[in-house]
Amino acid sequence: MSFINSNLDLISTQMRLGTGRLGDSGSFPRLVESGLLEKLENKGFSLTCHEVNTPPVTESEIYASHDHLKYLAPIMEVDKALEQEVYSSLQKGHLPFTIGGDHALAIGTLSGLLNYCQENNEKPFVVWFDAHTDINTAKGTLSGNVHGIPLAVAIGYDQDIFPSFYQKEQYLDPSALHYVGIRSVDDFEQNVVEQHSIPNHPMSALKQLGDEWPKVVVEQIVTEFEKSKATRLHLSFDLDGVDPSFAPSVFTDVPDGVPLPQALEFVTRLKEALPLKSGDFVEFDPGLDDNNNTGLKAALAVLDTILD
Ligand SMILES: NC(=[NH2+])NCCC[C@H](N)C(=O)O
Repeated sequence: MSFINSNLDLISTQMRLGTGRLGDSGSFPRLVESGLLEKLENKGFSLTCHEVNTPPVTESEIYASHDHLKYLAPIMEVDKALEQEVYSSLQKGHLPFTIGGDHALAIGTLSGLLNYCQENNEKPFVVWFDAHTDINTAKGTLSGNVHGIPLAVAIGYDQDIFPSFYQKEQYLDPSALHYVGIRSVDDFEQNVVEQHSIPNHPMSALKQLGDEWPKVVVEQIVTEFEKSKATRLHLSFDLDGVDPSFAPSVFTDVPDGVPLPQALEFVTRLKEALPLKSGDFVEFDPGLDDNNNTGLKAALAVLDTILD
């Protein structure tokens, strides 16, 4: 409890349209069934739950709203609602935390955060823990899956497609963004990351640093946070950043990831260094879990550490 606002707004969406799949991920109900809410209440959080439903969609709508981005209109509808939830939670001085669903939800959550910051003369710093950089654009993406584009939208690309997000063209400063755990980057994305010099600790760099990496990376994040004159930390935690042996239940798993204990140590150190003001937890799909519920256990451990 010591590093976090006790007024917690738990926002949930089960949307997985961003992965190109229909239907709900069932993630939030599975976490609730496993005692998530009781656990948070026992820690002393004053908890409010806000659910954003995915509109009914059929397969025939896949390219109805864009010729390459899949299910764009319903995703935007969900993101617009998430934007509002995050914004109004921040207005109340609460901690908004969004549980997905896939990473396309970050289009809405980051825009809620940026709109709030713009109005209140604040500046966000985003830590993106993930196997993927998620910085494709509508033209750059090979898959057409919207969960691969949220950061491009947040730094100002594709505004013709997302005109109603990001009031007054207030975008995320690429130097106030830090990747951790990356190991799957498309060529197009590599160019964007280089062009904007986005701070990055990919998996290869973590391995080079060895067991000390959580400490070293957090120190660097703190330096960048201060240098960029940021005022609030947002953590976007994609479960696929964790190695699939600990977290098999994700949509786009990539081998050779961050061992779960190191991921938890990183989160703990990050929160000790900088107060967490908002966040997302994404890409957990219980339907893909093994018989031992390995992924569910990892998801609960991550949430227990972030929300502590
Ligand atoms: N949030 C995620 N799991 N993103 C995976 C993205 C994979 C790939 N780069 C794409 O754009 O399709």
